[in-house]
Amino acid sequence: MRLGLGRSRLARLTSFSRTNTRPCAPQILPFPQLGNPSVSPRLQGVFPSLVRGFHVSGCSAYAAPKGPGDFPRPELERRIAAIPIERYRNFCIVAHIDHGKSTLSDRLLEFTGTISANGSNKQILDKLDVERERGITVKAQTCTMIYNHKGEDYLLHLVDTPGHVDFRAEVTRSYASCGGALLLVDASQGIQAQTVSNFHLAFAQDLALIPVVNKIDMPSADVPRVLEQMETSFELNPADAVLVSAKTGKNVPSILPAVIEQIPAPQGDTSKPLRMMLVDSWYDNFRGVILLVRVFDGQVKAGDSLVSLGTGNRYTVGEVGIQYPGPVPQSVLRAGQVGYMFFNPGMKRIQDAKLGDTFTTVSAENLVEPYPGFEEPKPMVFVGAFPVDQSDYGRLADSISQLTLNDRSVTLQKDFSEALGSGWRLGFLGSLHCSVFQDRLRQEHGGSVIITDPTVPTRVVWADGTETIYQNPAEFPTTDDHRMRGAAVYEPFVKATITMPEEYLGRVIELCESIRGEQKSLEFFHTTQVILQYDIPASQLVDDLFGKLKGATKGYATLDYEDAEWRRSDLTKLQLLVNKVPVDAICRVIHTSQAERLGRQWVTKFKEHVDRQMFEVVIQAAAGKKIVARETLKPFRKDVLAKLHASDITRRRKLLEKQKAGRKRLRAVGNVTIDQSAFQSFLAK
Ligand SMILES: Nc1nc2c(ncn2[C@@H]2O[C@H](COP(=O)(O)OP(=O)(O)OP(=O)(O)O)[C@@H](O)[C@H]2O)c(=O)[nH]1
Repeated sequence: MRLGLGRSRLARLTSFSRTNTRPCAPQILPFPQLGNPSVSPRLQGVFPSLVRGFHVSGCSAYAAPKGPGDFPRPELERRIAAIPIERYRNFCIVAHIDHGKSTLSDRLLEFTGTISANGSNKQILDKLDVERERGITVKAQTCTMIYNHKGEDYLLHLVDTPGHVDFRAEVTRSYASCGGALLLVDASQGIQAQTVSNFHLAFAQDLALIPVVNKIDMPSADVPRVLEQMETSFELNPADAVLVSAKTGKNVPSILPAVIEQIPAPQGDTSKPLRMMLVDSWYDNFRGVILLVRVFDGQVKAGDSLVSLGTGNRYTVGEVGIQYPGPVPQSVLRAGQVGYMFFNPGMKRIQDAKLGDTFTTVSAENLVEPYPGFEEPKPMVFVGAFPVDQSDYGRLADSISQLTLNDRSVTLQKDFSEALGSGWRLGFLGSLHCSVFQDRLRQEHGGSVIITDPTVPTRVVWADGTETIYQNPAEFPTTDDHRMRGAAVYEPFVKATITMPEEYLGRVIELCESIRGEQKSLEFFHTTQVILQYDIPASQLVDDLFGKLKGATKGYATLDYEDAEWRRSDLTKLQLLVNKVPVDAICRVIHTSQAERLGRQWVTKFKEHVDRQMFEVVIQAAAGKKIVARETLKPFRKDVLAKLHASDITRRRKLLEKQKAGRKRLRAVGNVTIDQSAFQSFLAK
């Protein structure tokens, strides 16, 4: 079903629809992993986290999954080969976070016999450990299914997309390989912020949309209200909607006939030269980079010589295959299909796999037009990461590079702090992306890593018209710096879309105004639901705006955002000083109006975590030359060693050894020695 939208609505919608390819997140290793013989090859393919190590042996190690309706590999290939492109359907699910995309995907895989329905395969497409723990999708997943409709086989390709705003790039890329989407809305919650923005992304890409109302089994489900919302907000006809419960499976089978009838088949010509787009990629320790590709024209098989039109690099295809739902090798991928491939020898660096890049055969290099490609995701949030004990630097370096290997959207730079020693400055696409990465780092390193508060970049346009973008607040010049004369300072803003029940409107407006938000629009969705648009400083967004919104609305608010613009702003660098010496790890570029409040918070909190010294310690917060807050730590009165008798050698030695171990963890700031745990506790939320 195509949308027939009026001119004014179209104008309003397209104003939303700027393609924002932000994040791609920690990625999965979707290959079956060998090494745990007690786990069946099927489960190894589906749950990589069940087993240690990576896929090591030949492709024959992973057979086609065994389940109801499963076929041995030659049979699967034969059935796929017999399906013409007119009977392909590539689709995804567009929804707000938690509205049930992954659950519905599982049901569809069960229904088509791609996986068994015995309850052991829950959340097949959420494969990343962190996704299971947090119950959210971070990385888009794909799966091919075969569905027999009215006696004919159809090749369906389902992409499960993340709902969270940080992972918008995943969503956009998924849409590029699809002809249509299921617009899924939770019957008890109705349309939420990400339903709106994901709808606009899908609409901008001209996807055919099938309205699906999920969770109709819930006592709080209000189906008529959701249908009315879909009609008023998106002009989707309630008569086209499919009402389902992904949890119980009720009515899920009606979705696939709708997919076949309403979503167009992909266009493509197998006889033309190969034209193939890179949609996603991830790193496998043994294969090198694995590519997820959408073949537009031609076909590709193992042994073909390919060229990347983006980088000019040439490769020989090692294997092609489909995700079913684990990787199943195929002898060929044809126009219209989405599948994986890797090269032999493998592509070594994930940076060489440019998402949106066009590949063709070497012989057709000059015949094929490249696709425009996707926008490079740009980091929005930065943190510093330092080992508590500098002797751990090597170990931490290894695991950071391992994590970034599979997540091209994390930017990485070496950093040095006088207070914290050597470490890194990491850039992320949003706060969730940042916290997912932090969790993974902490899981591996426990308490031995210090992570500084998230910050956003700042831009300075100097008097001579040149500009500098500062990602590290420690490098930002203070207001009394002579270079700042005649300079203009800018901070990034985001366009935030917030939905909430009307009763919380007052509180949400109050919150947005208090963080320098500027209201752009206010719209009533339905008699009780409100959608608000605010331009908000990005620094406030990373300062847990979502948490604050949830607090103000008893958890009912939803938030989505996209980059807006740089705005000129009255910013200052707030620094913590210990006995007049700046602690470079504790420094932020903030709006001048916040300096005093934050300064007071800092000095009070830092005082709690610093041990007393033999002399007085003065803790101050300074904005430029101005001291905005101060606390004093009184000196020790007693010398603990003085109590010991001179002959008490063992006790003395013990004390000295303890002191020596402690010293390893101490950093000197001026004449004051501060235990690393003080920074850690201070920086902990
Ligand atoms: N009662 C009920 N619960 C459901 C239904 N569908 C999904 N859920 C539950 O809703 C929660 C979220 O489901 P998911 O499938 O993880 O949602 P999602 O949209 O994939 O979430 P993200 O991946 O984070 O975007 C889970 O606890 C599901 O069990 C349903 O039809 N009825």
